Amino acid sequence: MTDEITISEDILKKVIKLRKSNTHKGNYGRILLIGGSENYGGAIIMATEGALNAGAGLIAVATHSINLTALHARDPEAMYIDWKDNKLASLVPQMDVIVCGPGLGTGDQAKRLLVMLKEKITPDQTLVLDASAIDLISEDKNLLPVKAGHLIFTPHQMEWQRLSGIRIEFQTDQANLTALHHLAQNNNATLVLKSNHTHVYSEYGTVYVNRIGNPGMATGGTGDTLAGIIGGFIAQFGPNPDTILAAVYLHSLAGDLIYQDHYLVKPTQISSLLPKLMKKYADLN
Ligand SMILES: NC(=O)C1=CN([C@@H]2O[C@H](COP(=O)(O)OP(=O)(O)OC[C@H]3O[C@@H](n4cnc5c(N)ncnc54)[C@H](OP(=O)(O)O)[C@@H]3O)[C@@H](O)[C@H]2O)[C@@H](O)CC1
Ligand SMILES: Nc1ncnc2c1ncn2[C@@H]1O[C@H](COP(=O)(O)OP(=O)(O)O)[C@@H](O)[C@H]1O
Ligand SMILES: [Mg+2]
Repeated sequence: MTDEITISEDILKKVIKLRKSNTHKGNYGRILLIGGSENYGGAIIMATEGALNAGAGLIAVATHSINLTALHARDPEAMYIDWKDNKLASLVPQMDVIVCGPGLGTGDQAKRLLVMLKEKITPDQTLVLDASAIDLISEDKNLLPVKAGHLIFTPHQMEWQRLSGIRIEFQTDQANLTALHHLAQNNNATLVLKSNHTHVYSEYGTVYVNRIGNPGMATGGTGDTLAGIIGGFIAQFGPNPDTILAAVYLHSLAGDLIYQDHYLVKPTQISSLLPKLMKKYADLN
């Protein structure tokens, strides 16, 4: 049996740094979020709120044009580009991190976006693949953007079943690691397999488990928010395993604090709490 390492609060102090005075937004990373079809605009907005509140320096969102007003009404800090705009392809190489998938859908436009990403992404970039992006790659493995320097998959158990072919009841650590290795080939890849106890698998064979979080978080959009937080953390703190673990832990910690006196946890509440929580851990440095 593979050993599991429990993610602990220490990871937050280790990863979240006090900001230095002589810095600017460019020092905290450029992130592009791609998703939000006509029906799923909320998903990309929640991912954007995750990235923004986690501290990403500059945020761009490529989505269906129907989502523009809602996006800017919620988050005027985010830049917008129509996902059908040809200029999107030239924006991709300028980014540190790309999050693709929340509310993306699986239609032809979504496929075209993955093909474009596959072509344009470079080895100095991190790509977070979530939700529909994972489903599309499950249908056609050729869509996987293999040139990315670091690939982070953030499926829930059914999305992982679709991608790996491993049925939920057979998703053991060993089987998941083997599948990740097979999938990633020569890429640096991490699997964040979401559940009530999310597991994080590094391709080097280490397995981490997040034992906090609560059923109040079983609300549509909680995973979209996590994808944004992971992206926002990578943008600021770099693409290393600790960064991902800290993002997973902080997301659940915020959920637990809200759950103390709320029956359910709205994903947007998690995002709202992040800057205050991050300040607390940065001050411990
Ligand atoms: N506001 C918005 O715009 C939102 C938009 N969203 C967007 O919707 C798109 C579709 O994504 P999706 O996750 O909703 O659907 P899908 O991939 O079919 O998964 C559901 C199926 O899997 C099963 N299941 C088994 N285990 C599971 C587990 N641990 N966690 C979860 N499910 C589990 C589950 O079983 P059941 O519920 O039937 O028991 C069911 O059969 C995607 O683009 C996403 O970003 C959402 O983010 C929500 C907010
Ligand atoms: N019972 C639970 N206990 C702890 N965390 C949960 C629970 N249910 C859901 N979550 C968390 O909520 C998120 C759900 O992700 P996902 O299914 O992708 O949601 P969505 O696509 O609706 O945003 C994951 O981070 C998962 O760990
Ligand atoms: Mg999801």
